[in-house]
Amino acid sequence: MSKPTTGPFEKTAGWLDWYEGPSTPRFKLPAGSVDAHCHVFGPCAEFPYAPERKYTPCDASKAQLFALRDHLGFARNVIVQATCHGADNRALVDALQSSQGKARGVATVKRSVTDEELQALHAAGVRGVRFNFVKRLVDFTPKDELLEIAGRIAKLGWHVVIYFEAVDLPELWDFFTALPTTVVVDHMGRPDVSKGVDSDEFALFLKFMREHKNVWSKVSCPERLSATGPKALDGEQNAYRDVVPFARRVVEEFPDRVLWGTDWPHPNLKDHMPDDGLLVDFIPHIAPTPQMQQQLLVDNPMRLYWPEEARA
Ligand SMILES: O=C(O)/C=C(\CC(=O)C(=O)O)C(=O)O
Repeated sequence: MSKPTTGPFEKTAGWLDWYEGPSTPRFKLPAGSVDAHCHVFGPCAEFPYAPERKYTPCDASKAQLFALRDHLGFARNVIVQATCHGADNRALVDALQSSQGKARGVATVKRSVTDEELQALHAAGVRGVRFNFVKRLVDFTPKDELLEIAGRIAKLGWHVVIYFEAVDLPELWDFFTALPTTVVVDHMGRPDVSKGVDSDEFALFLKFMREHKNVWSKVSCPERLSATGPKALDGEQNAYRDVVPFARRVVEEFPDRVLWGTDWPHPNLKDHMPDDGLLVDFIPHIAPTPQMQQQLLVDNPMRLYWPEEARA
């Protein structure tokens, strides 16, 4: 059944709704695992989508996110502000405040944000800001504005999450390497997997991580990156095989700087909506040992988002 969007909003034509009734993963997540990349959308009758948004999704509420967390076996979430809410972080903050300490957040802020507003976001559980360079998702923000924001949030101990596509890395390199915080890259900088894991493009991404020890990567979103599948549907245990060598390379070389997330509710997928249970079954293909799984799913996200609780 098609899921609603509420209020005066109409979903973007062709919008794919998140998968109803995901399977129970076969892979048993380590105790305390964190889904370190997911979103909430609305509900837009309560938290309207931003006028400047580039897409209008179906609603995906905090209650639905927390139900998925429990079903899949995660202990905690990191909720990332989605561009459909612009720099209005109310839906994110509401979800964080309802999570009983089980969620932390990554917000979007403008240069005009006040110190009091940053403090309030911190109190709610925000620990980072996201700078998005994917042109279909956001309008351009001048780099000096972003650097100013980065300098201010650095003082709070926050980090910067960056989202960009692989072809844009050379042009963004100087800006990224000037950031004064820990920097977390979404979805491995969106490699074009059809170019192969030994391409110059992916080599540049590995060099970026190798030469800058403050750079981390989410090894998430195979469903977005895959060109040849197979899709995480119908019990498929070997989904998105073409993405495995990329994510595995990053996990093996930088085991203490990787994070994983479902990306629920999977905004803007065009081809299919994955079964989130089968996405969890993708994890042991990219992090094959219990030690790597523990780092990817527990130790690393805890160090970044709940440092006060993290193991020494
Ligand atoms: O969910 C993601 O990470 C990816 C997105 C959406 C997005 O980033 C956003 O709306 O903020 C995408 O590629 O469309």
